[in-house]
Amino acid sequence: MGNNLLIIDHPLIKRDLTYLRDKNTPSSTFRNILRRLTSLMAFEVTKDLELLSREVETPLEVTQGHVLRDEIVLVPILRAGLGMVDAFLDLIPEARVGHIGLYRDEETLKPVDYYFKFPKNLDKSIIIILDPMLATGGSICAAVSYLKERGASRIKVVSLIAAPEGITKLTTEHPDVQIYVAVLDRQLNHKGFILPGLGDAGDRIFGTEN
Ligand SMILES: O=P(O)(O)OC[C@H]1O[C@H](OP(=O)(O)OP(=O)(O)O)[C@H](O)[C@@H]1O
Ligand SMILES: O=c1cc[nH]c(=O)[nH]1
Ligand SMILES: [Mg+2]
Repeated sequence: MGNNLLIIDHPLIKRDLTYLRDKNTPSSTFRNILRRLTSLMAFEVTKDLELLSREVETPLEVTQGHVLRDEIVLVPILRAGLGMVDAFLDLIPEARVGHIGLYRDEETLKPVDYYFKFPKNLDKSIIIILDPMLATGGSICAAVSYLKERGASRIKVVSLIAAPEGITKLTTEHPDVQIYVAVLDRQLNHKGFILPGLGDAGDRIFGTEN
């Protein structure tokens, strides 16, 4: 696997992933844990953000402080990526949020797009794509291509669970993208679901499973 893939290894992340995998975890708990786990990942994902110096006046004297140099645009892939947005906004409240609506066709497993809404100046921003599942990689690759067509060049992808097939596709098609995952799972099943995985992330978050 390329060196633009970082598997974030942390005991609290491993503990939280176990709750998310558990089929008996209800949606209310699933959402809270997804948010907490995303916060743990966000700390690592934002580690290389550049700073600008800014003077700040404490009650005692003037000293050097910092502001973030670059604008940040969070891009959740609907629906499941929505479950990761608030954790990033807690840490980067000044970030703007673009949305990409995609779902996988159940037969072909190809992504079908239905919604796009973005802030301006993608070319000057650091883009952080959020989607808990990187399975075949079709959805995230489509999102990256779409963003690049609109000028984005500095792109990070944050997923909880990735399949080897999806990582291979993403690193081959977009070797410049930095990828952060909590775990690399074993394989996809014949329906394109990650094994062992956690099931359909959107359904688990929003309670829409049959
Ligand atoms: O890597 P891929 O093979 O493209 O699969 C991953 C995609 O599948 C899920 O979305 P889904 O299609 O279930 O849509 P939903 O979030 O609306 O349920 C998931 O949230 C990813 O977007
Ligand atoms: O296992 C999977 C694969 C794709 N999308 C999901 O939500 N889960
Ligand atoms: Mg789904």
